[in-house]
Amino acid sequence: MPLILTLVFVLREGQVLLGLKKRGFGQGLWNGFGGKVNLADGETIIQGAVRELQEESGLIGNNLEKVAILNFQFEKDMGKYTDLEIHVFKTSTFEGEIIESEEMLPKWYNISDIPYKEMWPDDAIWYPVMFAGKLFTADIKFSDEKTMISHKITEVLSFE
Ligand SMILES: COc1nc(N)nc2c1ncn2[C@H]1C[C@H](O)[C@@H](COP(=O)(O)OP(=O)(O)OP(=O)(O)O)O1
Repeated sequence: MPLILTLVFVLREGQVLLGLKKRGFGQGLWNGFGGKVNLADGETIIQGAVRELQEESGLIGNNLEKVAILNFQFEKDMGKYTDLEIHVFKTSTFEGEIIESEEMLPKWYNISDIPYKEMWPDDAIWYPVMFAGKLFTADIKFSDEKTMISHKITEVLSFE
């Protein structure tokens, strides 16, 4: 069974809110906001996405839209992170004030100026597909935490 995670992107005119991960998996990299879904407690994926966004950025996201499911495999044994299923959402409607959390330092970036060199290597592959408004699944393999060895993106019509 893969580990189920979320990733949320908050958008405003021509910009996306990213967070610099301050601890844990992906430390030192810019990313969307998200984390593990508490399935054992009965939390749904969308509930997990809303909760993690608020915990990590201070924002309450409304009308989250699912844009992708990313399936990751690491050849190296990464413990619980070896097989990941990441549910990616976007929203342009949100409430609250942005805060720096223990886990993330938030910052708005122009979509034309995303800091891909300071992000997971897969991001440069699929962010443009997301920003083009497509829905998709992706199968991505890493040999270790730094080296992506294959990727395949498949557009879908919906996630029903
Ligand atoms: C491998 O490539 C990845 N690319 C991208 N863009 N994002 C990734 C990748 N692998 C994981 N992620 C995302 C998915 C989640 O949003 C976070 C990891 O979440 P974390 O392990 O920090 O989960 P939490 O529940 O917040 O962790 P704590 O137990 O520390 O609260 O990275």
